[in-house]
Amino acid sequence: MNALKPADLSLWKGRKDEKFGRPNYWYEMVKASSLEELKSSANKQLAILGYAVDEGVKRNQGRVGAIDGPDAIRKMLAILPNHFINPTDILDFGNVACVDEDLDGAHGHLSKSVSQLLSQGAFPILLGGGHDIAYAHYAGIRHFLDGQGKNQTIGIINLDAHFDLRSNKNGNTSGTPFFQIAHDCKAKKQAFEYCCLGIQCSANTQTLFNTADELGVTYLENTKYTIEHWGEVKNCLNDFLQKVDKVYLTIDLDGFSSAYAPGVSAPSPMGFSPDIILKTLDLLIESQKLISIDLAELSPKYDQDNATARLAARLVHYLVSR
Ligand SMILES: N=CN[C@@H](CCC(=O)O)C(=O)O
Ligand SMILES: [Mn+2]
Ligand SMILES: [Mn+2]
Repeated sequence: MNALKPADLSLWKGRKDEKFGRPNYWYEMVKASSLEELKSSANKQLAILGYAVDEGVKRNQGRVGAIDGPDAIRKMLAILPNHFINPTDILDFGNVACVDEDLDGAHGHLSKSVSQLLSQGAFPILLGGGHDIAYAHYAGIRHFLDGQGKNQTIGIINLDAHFDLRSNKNGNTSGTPFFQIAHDCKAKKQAFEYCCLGIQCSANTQTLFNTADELGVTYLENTKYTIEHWGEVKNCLNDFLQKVDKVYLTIDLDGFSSAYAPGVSAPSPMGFSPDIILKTLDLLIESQKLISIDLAELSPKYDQDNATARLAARLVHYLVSR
């Protein structure tokens, strides 16, 4: 089996409405592409790349199922209305797979792909897959920026119930990505700028809180990451944004309340709600520092009426429609 499976355009289908000059729905705009044929374009290029891997979740003793996440999100994106006025290329690059349980190999493919997408001026939208996607995604952005020769600082903004700062001394998993990034930053003498919003006291051990403190992580707990506390959230985000040149945004769907996102490995009854996320996205878009995004941990077999997949798709729609 190849580690990079080409786009399956049969996932992109929907209603057939009367045409009025531009595409009515996303499915009408999506083109299959490959890294080899990607060229810089005058049009805005949105690059969808799936990470159909739940080996990291399995290793982290979680409930597997995230392997089917990317295609479930594509199906829900396909049926959303198009509001672009200017021509936009939505390119689907298919899915990275994990062959023979080689998680590091899958990460290598993903990193290389991200770096190539960025070097052609595309905006990557990655669909997971376990949250170990974050390690590979960050590495791809880092590689691209290092290649530009400027010493640019990447700020990681993770919307999540979990720090995912577990030690990887027993191997890399979906619980270790930001620990791994911190380690790499230290080795390369680069700043580790990590902001985690939605952290739950009931979902992280004291060891994880200690690790976060030792690494200088900026975080807000779920009790503070609410629309009622927007003033504090905004200050926290603005302070963080000031320190960084580019922002890599990663959304772990298990950070949402399970009322909104039941289809994940580790559901959160006390998670955040979409209103605070939309405010956060508005602020990040305004900053003009967003370089790449991903959504992780969708596990369709635990979803209800595709609620979590629909939420993921609508977040992407919200982001790129602005
Ligand atoms: N990526 C998820 N990480 C969580 C999972 C927690 C759980 O499975 O309950 C973590 O390791 O803390
Ligand atoms: Mn999580
Ligand atoms: Mn996570």
